[in-house]
Amino acid sequence: MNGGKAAFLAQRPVSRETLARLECYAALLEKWNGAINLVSKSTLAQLWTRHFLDSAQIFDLKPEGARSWADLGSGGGFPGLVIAILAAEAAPELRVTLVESDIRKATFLSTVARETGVQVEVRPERIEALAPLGADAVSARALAPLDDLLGYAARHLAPEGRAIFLKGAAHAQEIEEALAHWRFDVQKHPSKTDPKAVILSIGGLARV
Ligand SMILES: C[S@@+](CC[C@H](N)C(=O)[O-])C[C@H]1O[C@@H](n2cnc3c(N)ncnc32)[C@H](O)[C@@H]1O
Repeated sequence: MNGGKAAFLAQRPVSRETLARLECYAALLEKWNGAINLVSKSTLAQLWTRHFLDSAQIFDLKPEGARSWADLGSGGGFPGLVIAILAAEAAPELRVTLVESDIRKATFLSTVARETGVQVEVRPERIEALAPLGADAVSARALAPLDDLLGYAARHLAPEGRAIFLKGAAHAQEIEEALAHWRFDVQKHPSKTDPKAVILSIGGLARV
């Protein structure tokens, strides 16, 4: 299955070595997906655009100087495992932690990391129970409403860190609701994969 690889490469060129790692990841995901439903079957045909490109655009917003990154509720590895694969060459100083409480998915994440030769720490635990990670960047996709995500971010971000979240068409309302409990600065970036979606980069997070 090609899964939109040509479209991905047209928008986000990568080196030969990174491409080989993404191809290895894609093959493992297709193999495991029937058993543990890592991504919905309907999106597998656009794996490279719906999932790899969606995740790569998050890596491209890496805060300047970030050395640690925590992806929360990674599932099949989006965006965190793609971030780790891109960082292996583009930001080798970055330590990536993937938090995923489902043991089978966490096993998948560790398997891809091993097979692609990429360094990641997989934490098969609940985000709210895990000791604070103090990460320079925290990311999440399709995990929870923004108000809840900010609670997770507050637990795991370093004081000057930024949270980077993919959000859909309801993002403006989610920001409104979150402002009842949180103070923060937010930058909105258009998504390359969905005209209704945005990437929110949030800093200066504090409880109201
Ligand atoms: C809807 S999936 C999204 C997965 C991935 N981020 C993506 O966009 O494809 C949410 C994932 O978060 C995990 N998850 C949900 N709540 C969690 C929690 N409190 N702690 C750790 N993992 C959690 C679930 O097991 C699931 O794999």
